[in-house]
Amino acid sequence: MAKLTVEDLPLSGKKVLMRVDFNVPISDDGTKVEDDNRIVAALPTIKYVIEHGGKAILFSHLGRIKKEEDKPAKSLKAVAERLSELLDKPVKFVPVTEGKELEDAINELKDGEVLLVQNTRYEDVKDGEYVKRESGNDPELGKYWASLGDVYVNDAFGTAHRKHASNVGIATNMPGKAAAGFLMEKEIKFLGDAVDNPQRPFVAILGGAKVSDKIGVIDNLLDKADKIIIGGGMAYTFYAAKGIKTGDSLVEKDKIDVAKKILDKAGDKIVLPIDNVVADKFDNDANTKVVEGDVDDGWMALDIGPKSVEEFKNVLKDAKTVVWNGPMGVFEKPNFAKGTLEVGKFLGTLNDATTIVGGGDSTAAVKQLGVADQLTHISTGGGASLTYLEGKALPGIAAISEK
Ligand SMILES: Nc1ncnc2c1ncn2[C@@H]1O[C@H](COP(=O)(O)OP(=O)(O)OP(=O)(O)O)[C@@H](O)[C@H]1O
Ligand SMILES: O=C(O)[C@H](O)COP(=O)(O)O
Ligand SMILES: [Mg+2]
Repeated sequence: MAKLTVEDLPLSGKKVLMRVDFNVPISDDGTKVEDDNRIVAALPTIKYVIEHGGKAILFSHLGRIKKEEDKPAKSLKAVAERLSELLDKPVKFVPVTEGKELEDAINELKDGEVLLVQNTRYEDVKDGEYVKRESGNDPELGKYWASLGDVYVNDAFGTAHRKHASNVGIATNMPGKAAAGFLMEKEIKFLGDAVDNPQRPFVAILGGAKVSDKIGVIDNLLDKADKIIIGGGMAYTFYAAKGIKTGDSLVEKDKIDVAKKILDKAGDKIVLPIDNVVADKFDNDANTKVVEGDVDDGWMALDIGPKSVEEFKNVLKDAKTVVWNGPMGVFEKPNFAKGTLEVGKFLGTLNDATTIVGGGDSTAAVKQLGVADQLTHISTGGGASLTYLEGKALPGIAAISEK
């Protein structure tokens, strides 16, 4: 990278603002970190900063905040506790994102200490109104946060496809002092090597639940990948586009037209599930059955079925490069984890292929299911990897100062 890196910055005695991506899977009540991969991945840069005498002031988002009531379960407090265990030293936590309490906490920091600031997306809701100060990159917010430190390190690869105040906003307000961290460097190098000139056949697997976010990616991927497998929650908007019944499955109605256009352009490049495990409620203990095609009213597809698994394996068996984002089903519930497990296990057997899995939940899935070790690279970025794959600039990286 021709970008400034953390090794180029003066750190000793400095207030080092750091953007990390601690958007980790967390329990519904917000008290337990379910997967710490993204925290572990940021440790080398955090350690480097504190070992060189910097005061590490960490910023991250967690989940999405659209109303006041979303806040308590999306506090970063539990993340601070996990980080403290991993660093084996105290991590201070300040439960606000602006004002005197935050400023005092920063001013009290000693060299080599670590402070985690509350979820940056608390700024998205003020006095009950959805104002999107963080997610909308409010210029005043980026300027304010930048004023709190001496230098800035962005190690949040998973957030690099976003143009938010805590990544792009702070960086643009600290010209010449905004550097990339080690994780950012490592991810870009790895993805660049694997996908700029991919070994073919190149197969992308897309699943998960962020349909409206990621469906646009597929259009661009059609020009890059040889096949695109679509499973998980992403599949059923495509079912709707094909006139297949979807029952109560996850469907983004206002994206059905987009899905239709993609299918028209795709020819036989896109591979959809043939059968699904359907349930009568969103619950591990729901009644379930496997059905081909149509999903009747009163039922929802929560995993791909055995025929889909076979079909997907058939497409994957000759692949030389595979990039996977988004689980094939609701893997957090054991009765709907099989599709994700089978696809993951099969990727592990592809010894001649480069296999990359990206994303907060996808990474948690392959780790939980015990297949992570057989894959070539576990990326912290889901949406970020996909955007990179599309060949688009990542705003979080573009904003980092040039050397
Ligand atoms: N059929 C389905 N119906 C509803 N939800 C689903 C279905 N299949 C998968 N999911 C959900 O998708 C979620 C993960 O999707 P997501 O797009 O967030 O992936 P990710 O790997 O975390 O990527 P990113 O890092 O971009 O968030 C999981 O919580 C999973 O339960
Ligand atoms: O998990 C991710 O992809 C990143 O942390 C970004 O989160 P977002 O999709 O809520 O912006
Ligand atoms: Mg996710």
